[in-house]
Amino acid sequence: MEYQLILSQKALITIVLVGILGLLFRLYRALVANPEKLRSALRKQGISGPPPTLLLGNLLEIKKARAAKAPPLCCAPTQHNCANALFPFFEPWQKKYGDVFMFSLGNKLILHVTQHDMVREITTCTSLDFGKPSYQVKEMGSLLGNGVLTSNGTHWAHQRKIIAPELYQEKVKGMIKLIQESTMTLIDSWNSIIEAKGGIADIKIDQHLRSFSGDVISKACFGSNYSRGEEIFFKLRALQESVSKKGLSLGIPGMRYLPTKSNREAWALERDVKAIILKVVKERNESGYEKDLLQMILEGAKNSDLSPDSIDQFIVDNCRNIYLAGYETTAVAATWCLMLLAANPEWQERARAEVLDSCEGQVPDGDMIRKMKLLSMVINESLRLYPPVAIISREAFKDMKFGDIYIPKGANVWTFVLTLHTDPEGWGADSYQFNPDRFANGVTGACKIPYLYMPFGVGPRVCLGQNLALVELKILISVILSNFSFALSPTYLHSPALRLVIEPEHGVNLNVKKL
Ligand code: HEM
Repeated sequence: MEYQLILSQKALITIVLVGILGLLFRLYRALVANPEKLRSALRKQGISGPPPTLLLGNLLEIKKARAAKAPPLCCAPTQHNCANALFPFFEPWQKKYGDVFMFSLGNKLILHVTQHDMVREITTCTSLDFGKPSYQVKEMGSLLGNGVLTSNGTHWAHQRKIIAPELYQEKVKGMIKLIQESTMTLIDSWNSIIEAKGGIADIKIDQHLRSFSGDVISKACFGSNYSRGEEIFFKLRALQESVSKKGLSLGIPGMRYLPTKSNREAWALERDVKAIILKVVKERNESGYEKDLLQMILEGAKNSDLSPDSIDQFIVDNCRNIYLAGYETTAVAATWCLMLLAANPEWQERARAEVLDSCEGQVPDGDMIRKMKLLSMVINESLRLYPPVAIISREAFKDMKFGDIYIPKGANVWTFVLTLHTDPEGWGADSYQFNPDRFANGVTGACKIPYLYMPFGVGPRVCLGQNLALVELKILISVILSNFSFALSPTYLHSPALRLVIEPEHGVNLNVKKL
């Protein structure tokens, strides 16, 4: 009896030990072994990079470099060299290892590519086996679901086919009225602030611009139910903040499933968002047709071969995706553009003169914005120096070849937009300076290698909301120019920071005066 007990104790201990060893082995494979296999495949082709620090990858090195190099004021706002301040580690690595090098981030192996021909091949690659990195899909997907922004393969291709036509130029024309309304809401609120302050006010513009783009997306998506849309917008903003706070992922498998405080908060927000969207859909089914994005998504989904359950999920996920893709990017693009116009009074004057001439005191419509060439040049230049989306990233889901480099299955590829947008080889010696004149003859006139300009990405995953975003920016900036003059506030501290988008770390304060 005693003997049997000893045996079963031994068996128990053996089982526990085998279990622990198995877990450790899985952890080792997830954290170390797989990236090491990819590394050696790339190393054999002559591609090198900084050695990874065990488990944390280059994270510690990156943190050290950031702490050492990024002062709050990283460069003059008009001589933009923030690529180096945002990513102080890339410059020395690029100098040492060339235009194609590898590094690791936690358990992820990243191939960093700024070599021009290879960038072109990578960004225009149409293979469904080359998509959004799985780590991003997992991290973002757990919060945003499986919509067009966060999915891959045939599922993504199918969703894109349904949604893309709803954001074509013709459809965006139908949204101009609601963009004008949202613009006037912002103008009215600035007028009240200025009046209360006696003619000139120091306004922190970030939140106002977020409300503007959130308002546009809410109305574009949810039509007359847009107040529900605004509820969703606030919850998604909170959700996004909770993702941003996590910063660079340590790559520890399973972290996002742990019931930590931030994960629990995120799950609750996610449940709320889903419930609100489905409620609007239900009301819509009862009350009838509306001509908004939600309706188009609804019809697209109904006319597809999705099952009824998948239709609900499709609608919820894509509403959340469009919200996230559309509001923060546009708001931050408008923020940087106004900051640059405030820092360059001569350009502010030139753009204003054009607006006054083209619009003659009216809120611009589609025809008027098409005519405003200087305004387009200013927006293009602003998106060049401050592209909201900093990195185009992909993962090879099978072994692939770009240029003469074999990319092993599982490797992530990063193209760093800021480096391309400020490369003197394409843009000339003044590539870090704000000079909208370079766009006088379009992108091909501005850059010797035009495909380096990609604020909206390029290729099969190019931004679906590009037309809408540009119309929003043009209407908003032109109406602000025709109503106010503005300068950088003495409290403005220039410090671009990389969160989900490149945004001003301390916000943008402008001294705004009614014209
Ligand atoms: C200035 C504003 C914007 C900028 C700079 C921007 C930038 C981008 C970029 C760079 C991508 C491609 C990412 C990649 O290749 O991995 C993208 C994708 C996307 N954008 Fe935008 N975007 C903006 C506004 C919008 C708006 C207003 C909407 C929708 C209303 C939108 C919807 C999307 C969607 C759905 C995708 C995913 C496309 C796909 O994966 O097939 N974006 N955006």
